[in-house]
Formats: sequence, C-alpha cells, structure tokens
Amino acid sequence: MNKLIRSFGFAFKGLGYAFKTQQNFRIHCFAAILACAFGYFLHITTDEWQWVMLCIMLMMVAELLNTAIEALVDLVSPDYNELAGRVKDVGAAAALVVAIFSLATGIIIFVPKLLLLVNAA
Ligand SMILES: Nc1ncnc2c1ncn2[C@@H]1O[C@H](COP(=O)(O)OP(=O)(O)OP(=O)(O)O)[C@@H](O)[C@H]1O
Repeated sequence: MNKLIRSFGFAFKGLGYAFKTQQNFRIHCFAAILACAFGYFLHITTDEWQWVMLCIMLMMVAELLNTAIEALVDLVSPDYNELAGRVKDVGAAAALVVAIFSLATGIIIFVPKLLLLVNAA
C-alpha cells in the first residue's frame, strides 16, 4: 500500500515539475479549463464531453511525454548533437499533432453553438 502511495507521489511530482517548468503545459491547462467552461455554458452533449475530455487527456499526455523526452535528451546529450535535436523535434511534433486535432475538435463542437448564440442575439 505504501508503495502505491509513493508511486502516486512520484507521479504528482512529475506533474508539478511539468507545470512549473513548461509554459506549454500551463497553456494547455488553461485551455482545458476554458474548454470545460464553454462546454458547461453551451450545454454540450455527453458525446461531445467525451471528445473534449479525450482532447484534454491526449494534449496533457503528449506534453508530459515531450517534457520527459526533453529531459532525457538533455541528460544524455547536453552538447549539440544533430540526432538529439531530431529526437526533440519529433517529440514536439507529436504534441503539435495532438494540438491540431484538439483545435479541430473544438471548432467542430463549439463554433456551431457559438454561431447559434450570436444569431439568436
Ligand atoms: N542537444 C541538442 N542538440 C541539437 N539540437 C538541439 C539540442 N537541444 C535542443 N536542440 C534543438 O533546439 C530545439 C529546442 O530545444 P529546447 O530544449 O529548447 O526545446 P523546447 O521545446 O524549446 O523546450 P522547453 O519546452 O523546455 O522550452 C529542439 O527542438 C532542437 O531542434
């Protein structure tokens, strides 16, 4: 049981590290809160909530893995190395793909509802 609690502690330590050191991670947290607020006020459906939650989770996982990759690259290759740079670039590309997917999902879910609101006003 103690081991399980300790593992959670390490995981939260990792989350705290990412939040403190990664501006992108903080931006994603803010975007997640914004998406939830829009979801609440625009009364999105359960299915739409699932898409929003999926995007939030994917974005955070991608950013956390990218942060881990960056730290590992800095550890094994503190000096300039073309391959090390490529590893970081591909890690960043993974986060970018998720960001584009999340943006597209947000547009599909929220824009029609916002347009209805604007037209009704
Ligand atoms: N050791 C290295 N060797 C070669 N190129 C590197 C190296 N470290 C970084 N780079 C290049 O610089 C880019 C930015 O690296 P950096 O570590 O600053 O990432 P970052 O995403 O800006 O990090 P952070 O999110 O911590 O600000 C990488 O994508 C890579 O192209």
